[in-house]
This record gives sequence, structure tokens and C-alpha cells, in this order.
Amino acid sequence: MYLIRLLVTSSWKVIVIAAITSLLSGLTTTGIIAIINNSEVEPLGVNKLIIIGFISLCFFRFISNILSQTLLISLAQEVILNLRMLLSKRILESPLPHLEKLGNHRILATLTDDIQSISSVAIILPRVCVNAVIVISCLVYLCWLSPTVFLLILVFLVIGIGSYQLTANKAREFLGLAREQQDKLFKEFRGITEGTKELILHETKREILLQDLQETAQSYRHENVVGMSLFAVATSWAQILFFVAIGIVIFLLPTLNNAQSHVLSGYVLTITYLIVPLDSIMTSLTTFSKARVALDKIKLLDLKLMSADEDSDKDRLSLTTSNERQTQTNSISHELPQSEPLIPSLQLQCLELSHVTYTYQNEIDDSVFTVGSIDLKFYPGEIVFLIGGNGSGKSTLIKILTGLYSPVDGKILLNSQEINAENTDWYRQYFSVVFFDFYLFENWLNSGKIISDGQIHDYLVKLQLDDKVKVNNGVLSTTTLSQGQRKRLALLSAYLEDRPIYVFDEWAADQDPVFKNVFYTQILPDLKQKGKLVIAITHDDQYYHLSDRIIKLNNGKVEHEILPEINLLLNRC
Ligand SMILES: Nc1ncnc2c1ncn2[C@@H]1O[C@H](COP(=O)(O)OP(=O)(O)OP(=O)(O)O)[C@@H](O)[C@H]1O
Repeated sequence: MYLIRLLVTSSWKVIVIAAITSLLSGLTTTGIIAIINNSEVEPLGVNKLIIIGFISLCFFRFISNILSQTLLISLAQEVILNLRMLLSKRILESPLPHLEKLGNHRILATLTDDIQSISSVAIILPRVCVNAVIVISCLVYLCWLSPTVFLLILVFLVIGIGSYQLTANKAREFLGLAREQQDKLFKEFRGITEGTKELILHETKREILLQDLQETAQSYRHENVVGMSLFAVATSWAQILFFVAIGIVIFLLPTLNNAQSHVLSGYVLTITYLIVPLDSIMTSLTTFSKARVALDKIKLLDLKLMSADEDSDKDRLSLTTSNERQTQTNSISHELPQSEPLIPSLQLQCLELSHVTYTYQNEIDDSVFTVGSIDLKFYPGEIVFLIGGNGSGKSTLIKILTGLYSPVDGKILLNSQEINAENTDWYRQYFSVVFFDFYLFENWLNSGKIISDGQIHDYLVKLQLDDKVKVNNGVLSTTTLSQGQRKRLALLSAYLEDRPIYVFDEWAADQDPVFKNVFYTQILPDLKQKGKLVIAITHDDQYYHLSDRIIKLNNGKVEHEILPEINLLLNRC
């Protein structure tokens, strides 16, 4: 099981100590029961050794129990932390088309609910471990008291566990179905959070969404109720089997083998003591099943949670202590990284797409949309406009160009070096991109560079944002601005990255005429003058003349290229 593997690999030393202390805790508990048992035969006052033994066992039980619980709790929290980090890392390592296919709702459901389900296991795991040790040591003690009673209990335990499993498997199926409904719920929740304005304005749309939501929520409730009820049936059945076993020991066994009353009370006391931890283990199995459903779901997302290269993660995770990681996590959110090793030291000479194609497969109607085959070359100090109608493939081409999509055919060459799986991440560091649906990271404005707040303020003045936004240690005072203003901040963020290639996806679309003019007549020429390659998707035909080249796409193909200075550029790579 992933969780157990993760647990074992992340902190085996803590596990060994926790296991020893759990064992001690369980053994001392059984020892206490044994002493109480014996006290019926030999009064406590008579044998001082027994009293000392009893007090010592109580003391050891107290210490070992606290130790094992705290160690296992810290271990469980370590697992949660590792799992959170691992999942987030895996998501960010997954190819973009795969994540797009999954959809944000599924990823969100996993990052929130699935991790929560798995975390629940990690939280109850310490109790389960201690209880398991108590059960095992009680069984061993029972075997020592009477092998017959032990065998009887064992037979009932096997029947109980077997029948529990059968019902639990069915219950798990229902929990799996409930989990499917949860994905749908998250999709509908996204409709509520992202389409709030439309829903408030439109009564019919609102009613349809609420109706869909109700249907999904009802299915979710139904599958969960059936699944959990089946678990309740399985647990109750296993418990009652155990009571039947006690009944046999109390009422039937004495008539069969004439057991003495003090021996009998020993069995009953031990068996009675077994009930609580066993019951607790049985109840915990529901949580384990939920976690298994969550892990199955994560597996289905194909995030390669335990892929071949996981070892490096585990090494990294186990080499850093939780405190160190805490410090790292805090510093990520509040400080700026001092260096960015992936930033290329080489300058751009030429970027080439050679017979590049990319195909979307529509899974519903099996239709395909192909971008390419595309042959293009780009050079530093160029301003290239990418134009074309809606759906002509501009954004797709940008994703191929920036290394977010891998071409299904053809190749990308940077300074004549072919881009492949090994160097894609390095290649991507050449780009600063402001996507149409950009995301503004408010505290990473200065990422990878050490630029003073004063310099950033100067840029804010140029972007006419200085009266709205202040900057302190590279962190913006606010990002609650208009869409156009937020886009200016995204531009500033890209600008500060100072990479060789700038890509803008309809950046100017929501700018006012004055600032649109600033963008085309000042910002783009400024980047060009700095030797940057600028590729901009645009529909602003009044500024087309300011580009060095215009590439027009139609239905995924380059329809034509307007190349005023192409003859000068042709032999540059
Ligand atoms: N994630 C996707 N899955 C399947 N098909 C897609 C996906 N994204 C885009 N497409 C298809 O690819 C075509 C090109 O889309 P793309 O976003 O590249 O166009 P565009 O030129 O940027 O359009 P616009 O100007 O409207 O932004 C679309 O017609 C669409 O059918």
C-alpha cells in the first residue's frame, strides 16, 4: 500500500522506535492484566514483589504509551506533509495536456478531499498500532492460559475478519462510486465560484445548476450512506461474533472441561479487555477503506505517485527534516529565491520549429484538430505578431513553442540544439509569458532576481500603478485591481524575469487605448532594443506595422508570413 510504503521510506528510524514503544505498551498492558488475574489466586498484600511489579508495569505502560503515541503522531504528520509535497510536485511535473484533460475539479478534489482521507489514516494509525499490539499480546497471553480458548477465539476472529472483508469489499465499491460523484460535485462548485455573476443574473441558469448540484449531492449521499451502512453491518457482525465467542467461553467451556472459576475469570477478563482495542481496530477499517478509495483515485489520475524516479523524492524528503522543510516552506512564501539555477546562461541565437505538428483528439466525437506542420524561425531582437481567427491555433502554437506541449511530430531547435524530454525544463526557462488566462503570484514579483523595491516602484510608475500598488521586499501590497491593471502587473512580473524570449497572448486586449498605445509603441520596442525576441498574439491591426513579422494562422496552418526584413534574417542560423 502506497501509504505504508511512504511511511516506511520516509522515516524508518522513528518507525522502529515507535514499534518498540508500542510493543512495550501492549506487553505491559497484558502484564497488568496477568497480575490482576493472579491477584485472585494470591492476595496482593501477601506478595510484595507482585505489588512492585504491578506499579512498575503501570509506570512503564504510562511512559511507553505516551512515547509510542507521540512518536506515531509525529510520524503520521510527517506522512501527511510528504504526501502533500509529493502530490503537488507530481501535479506540477505532469504534462500540461494531461492536466488539462483531467480538469481542475479533479485535481482540486484530490488535493483537498483525497489528501484529507489519507491524512485520516495517518492520524488514527498510532491508535491502531497500539491496539494491534494489545490484541496480539492478549492473544498470546490467552494461548498461554489455555490453548483451547485461544484456538476458539482465533477461529471466531478468522470467521469475523473473513466475513467483514466480504461486506467491506462491497462497501468499498459504494465509496468508490461516491468518490466519482465528488468529482462531479467539485465541477459544479467551480461553476458556482467562477460563474457567480452569471448565475446571480440568470435565474434559469441558476436553477439548472442547483438542480444538477442537488442530483449529484443526492447520489453522493446515497452511495456514501450505503457504503458506510455496509461497513456498520460488517463491524457489528464482527463484534457480535466476538460476543458469541465470549458466551461460549463463559457458558459452554466450563461444562466441557470443568474449568476452575479463577481460570475462567482469567479468560473472561482477557477477552473482555480485547473487545475495546479490537472494536477500535474494526471501526478504523472504514477510515482505511476510504483512504484506499482515495489512493485508487490518485492512481487513476496517473500522477505517477510512485513512479521510477520517486526515489530521488524520497531521498530528498527523508534527508530534510520536517523542521528544515517547515523553514523552507515559510521562506518560499515570504522570501524571494536568491538564484534560479535553470535560468539559461546562453543567449538566444535562433529558435526554430521544424515540421512541428500537434494534434488534439476530441474524446467525445473522435474528431481531431491538428496544428502544423509548422516551419518557423525566430531571432533575438524581433517583434513577431501572431494573428488569425478564433480557433485558428494561435494559443496552441504558443504552448508548443514554450515547451508546454510536446510536438507529436517534428522538432524544436534552440540555437541548433534539439529540444527533447531531458532538456525541456531548461528550454522553458528561456520564456517569459503572459497568458490570456494568466495567474498573478503576488509575492513572486521579483522571482529569481535581486531587484530593489525602488526599481520596481519605477516600473509601477511607468505602468501607472504606483498610486494603487506599493511594493515591500518584492511583495505587492495588493492584487485586487481591475483586470487590465492586474494584467499590467503580470507584464511587470514577466518584465522583471528578464528572459530572452517574451510571449504575450492577447495582452493588450483589455487595456485602455492609452495604455494599449504604450504597450505597442514603448514596451515592445524597449524589449526589442534589449535584444529580446517578442512574440505577441494580437488582433490590434492598427499596430501591425510596428512588428518585424506577422504570422497568420488559419485552421492550424501558417497561411502566410509577412516578412519585411526576411532576407536580412534568413542566414542567421
Ligand atoms: N484542450 C483542448 N482539447 C481539445 N481541443 C482543443 C483544446 N484546446 C484547443 N482545442 C482545439 O484547438 C483549436 C485551436 O485552439 P486555440 O486555442 O489554439 O485557438 P486560438 O487561435 O488561440 O483561438 P482564440 O483566438 O479564440 O484564442 C480549437 O478550435 C479547439 O477546437
